[in-house]
Amino acid sequence: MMWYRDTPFVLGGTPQAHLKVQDLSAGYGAFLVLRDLSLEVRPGLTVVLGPNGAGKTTLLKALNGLIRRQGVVTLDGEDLPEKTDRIVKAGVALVAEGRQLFPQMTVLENLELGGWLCPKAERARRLEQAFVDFPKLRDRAQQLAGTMSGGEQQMVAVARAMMSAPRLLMLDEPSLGLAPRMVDELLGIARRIADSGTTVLMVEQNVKKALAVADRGYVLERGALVASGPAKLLARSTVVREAYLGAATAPSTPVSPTAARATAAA
Ligand SMILES: Nc1ncnc2c1ncn2[C@@H]1O[C@H](COP(=O)(O)OP(=O)(O)OP(=O)(O)O)[C@@H](O)[C@H]1O
Repeated sequence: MMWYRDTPFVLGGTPQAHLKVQDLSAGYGAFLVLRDLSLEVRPGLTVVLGPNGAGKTTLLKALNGLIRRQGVVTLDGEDLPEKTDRIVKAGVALVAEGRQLFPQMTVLENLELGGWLCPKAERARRLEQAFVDFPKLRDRAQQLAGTMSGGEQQMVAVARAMMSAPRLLMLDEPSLGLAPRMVDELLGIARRIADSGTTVLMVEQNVKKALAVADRGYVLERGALVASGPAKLLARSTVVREAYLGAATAPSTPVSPTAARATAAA
């Protein structure tokens, strides 16, 4: 049942967030993973694709203050703070790989933690909204988070992030390790959140499904962008079809990496 399609997300704030990243470099100690990376996350759903070790998680860590970064990052024209707590206060939420729930706490307690910054009455209102947006979680409110399935835990992690009413939500591989039906459900939720006004930046390895729900995409390889553009165009581009979608059956769009990059600004 595609329940998430019938329920509105109203937690996202307005106006819709727009993140600009210019010449971003970041890494671990002396090991630079990202070099002079520039990209834009506009209102809607932007996906960053790429193989293992490409630097996708490193990008999200750098944008969320979990590792140091160089370069210019602005959120709606204002410099994005460098420290995590200030980034959260600026309206950015991250669902990290591995979900990072508190397994010995109930679903309800995990969700409440997501709204810790807001007054009690507002927290109660957001909680009620979370149960409207994620009705499966209302039935499981008293279940220990650690006893839920992988997909359910991912849902709790997304719902918890939405409890902070973010303007920009970042998702690190939400489909990782999930069964195909759950992947569809989670990616559908990401799409729904974007449609409701929260800008979404999603990192994914599931290229085909991610491009099917995204508005725009970037392909990252060894710390550098190799292609970018509108999701529909990227999905048909030679670079994505050859490297990520296997031999093509449908006619390809002869988009060179450079041309695809140019279309990103369109
Ligand atoms: N804490 C760390 N210390 C040192 N090197 C790291 C650390 N975390 C990641 N790396 C290295 O940085 C590079 C990029 O890793 P990253 O996790 O960003 O890739 P990814 O694209 O997210 O891959 P995956 O899809 O496998 O998660 C890899 O070479 C990885 O080994």
